[in-house]
Amino acid sequence: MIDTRLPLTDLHRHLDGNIRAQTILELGRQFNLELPGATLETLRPHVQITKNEPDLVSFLAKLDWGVKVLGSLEACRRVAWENVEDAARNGLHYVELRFSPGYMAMTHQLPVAGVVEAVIDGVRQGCRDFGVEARLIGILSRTFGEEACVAELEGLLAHRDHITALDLAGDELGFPGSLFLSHFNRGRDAGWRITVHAGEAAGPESIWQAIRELGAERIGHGVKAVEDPALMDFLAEQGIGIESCLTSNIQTSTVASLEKHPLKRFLEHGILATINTDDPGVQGVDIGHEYTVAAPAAGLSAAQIRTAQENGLKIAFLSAQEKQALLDKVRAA
Ligand SMILES: O=c1[nH]cnc2c1ncn2[C@@H]1O[C@H](CO)[C@@H](O)[C@H]1O
Ligand SMILES: [Zn+2]
Repeated sequence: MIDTRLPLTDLHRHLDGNIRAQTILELGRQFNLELPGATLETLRPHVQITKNEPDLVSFLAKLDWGVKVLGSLEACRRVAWENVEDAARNGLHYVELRFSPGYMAMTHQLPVAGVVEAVIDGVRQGCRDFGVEARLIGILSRTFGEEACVAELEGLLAHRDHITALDLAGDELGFPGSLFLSHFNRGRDAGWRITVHAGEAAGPESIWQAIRELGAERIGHGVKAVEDPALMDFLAEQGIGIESCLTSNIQTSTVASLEKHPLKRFLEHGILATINTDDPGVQGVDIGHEYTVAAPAAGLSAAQIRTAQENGLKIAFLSAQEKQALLDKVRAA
């Protein structure tokens, strides 16, 4: 179901939602931290989804141990590098890795700009070692409020040339996008592309807000767009991409079952929707599973899955030349 003549991309992949359980164990030992489990088997239920969570916020708690063990900048560099290794192992040619430096820095009070630098370093080295192409998306974790997001933004701005885009993630219901207008104005002024988690926990108005007020060119999840026909038309007409994450939406109880997932309707409507993972380590899934198991279960035909794969290249935050180069590289391989 994956077309090997096309680049395989993952445009919505949280680096800090993809920290290996084994690495959590090792870092826990290294920094003398008490973990909720001392073996992979006993730790796993605390860092991985074992059954669907009742809502987004309960799901997000599963990411916490991954960042709690980041006791040094070297640890941040390590998990960034391992993320690129995972991407290569999963057959990805191009990934946009997103991360929330404030969230990663929080437990051990690491310098936020230092975390950004460590992630840039680890990903750059990983790309050299594993031959994967990557771009970085900086996340503002809305869950911690406006002020924390200013500090997070400033850490990202300190390395602005190595960051491609800005995102807003976390508790969408508790912290609406309207709180972050000034943050996104500054992000756009820095020349960054914009993608926003919207229409996952909140309704279609959150997607409109992300587009009109935050300047989103792409939307993370966007599942609630199906409730608003005018928005569906708008997304298609304006070429606003949707980063769908099928299994994630089930695990957060955003969508009741894969058969009810709106991705198929997005594609039928001509929206540039894509297939992505979200937090693969925490979810216990990889991109192959999303293409070969989740997408068919969501009712996508083989042709629609191919279209979604093509859309991944179309809406990637790359220049036209970079997209062509990526396509040529895959074709030549
Ligand atoms: O599916 C999701 N929806 C909303 N926010 C998310 C999701 N997955 C992770 N994060 C959030 O992204 C930041 C870490 O990269 C954290 O704020 C985490 O809560
Ligand atoms: Zn996400």
